[in-house]
Amino acid sequence: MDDPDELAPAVRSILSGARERASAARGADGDISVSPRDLSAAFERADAEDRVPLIAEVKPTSPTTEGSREDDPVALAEGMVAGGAAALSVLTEPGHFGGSVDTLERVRDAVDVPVLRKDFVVDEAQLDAVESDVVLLIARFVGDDLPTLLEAARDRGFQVLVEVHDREELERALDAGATTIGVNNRDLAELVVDLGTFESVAPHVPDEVTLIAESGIGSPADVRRMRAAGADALLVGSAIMDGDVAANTRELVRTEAGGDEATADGDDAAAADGDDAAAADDDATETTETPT
Ligand SMILES: O=C(O)c1ccccc1NCC(=O)[C@H](O)[C@H](O)COP(=O)(O)O
Repeated sequence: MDDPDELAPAVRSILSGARERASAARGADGDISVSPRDLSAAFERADAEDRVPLIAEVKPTSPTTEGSREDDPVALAEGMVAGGAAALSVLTEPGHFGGSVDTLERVRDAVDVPVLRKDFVVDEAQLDAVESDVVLLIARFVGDDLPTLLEAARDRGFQVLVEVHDREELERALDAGATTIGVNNRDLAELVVDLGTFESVAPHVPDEVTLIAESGIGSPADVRRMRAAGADALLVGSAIMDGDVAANTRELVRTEAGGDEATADGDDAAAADGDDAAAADDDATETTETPT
């Protein structure tokens, strides 16, 4: 891993919590074995149905969010699927994102789309905490252990999303044999998002890799921008969690759909409507927006 001083304090705290959970998990019962729902097939199905392939994230809170969303995560997840999400991401990090393995289990039981476990896995023992269809490995955090952890996850049946932030991490992900790669637009030092990050890394990703744009995607215009830069799919949390999750998801997945309601102008009008709906919803729930 790079110099930890280059990480935001919240990220250092997330990592130290992950290491504590890893050490508590070591020595527990045997390896988990997963029969995963196929993520690529879910993306292909979405494409075939004129839905932008989108992973909607159940993200109750985060270091860049004020307040937290207290609604039942299962109801939120079902709303995202109703809105057209091809897959879901569920935080299981408890200390900074309000996640839990119990939430992931409940969500996965309730929906039939693939579910990504969003956590900060730094040790093989963490892989056995809960079944999911996909696990996340963040290249920056696992360093030289990436090939070993990738293999350990695949041995258990997981599909693996390897997350990178720059070209050096991309090369390491490719060398390790990653076939699904996410480029995260949120930098880990300041936690600010810049969609230009994806645009700078994407041209160097081989065509055969499934490429996902992560973080900071909040509007149909952002969706179009990431798709134009080569995203096969998108991962969206905050913008969907802020307000009516089904409507927010629908607005983003319909960005490329044909017909009157989904022209570029139509989408932007819908976005404005969605903002109004979200604002109304915010009055009723304790949800606040992310600054980034
Ligand atoms: O979201 C955060 O505040 C955050 C802070 C520190 C480390 C990671 C963080 N987010 C993890 C993610 O990857 C996002 O939850 C995910 O990509 C969705 O991002 P967004 O659509 O911007 O909520």
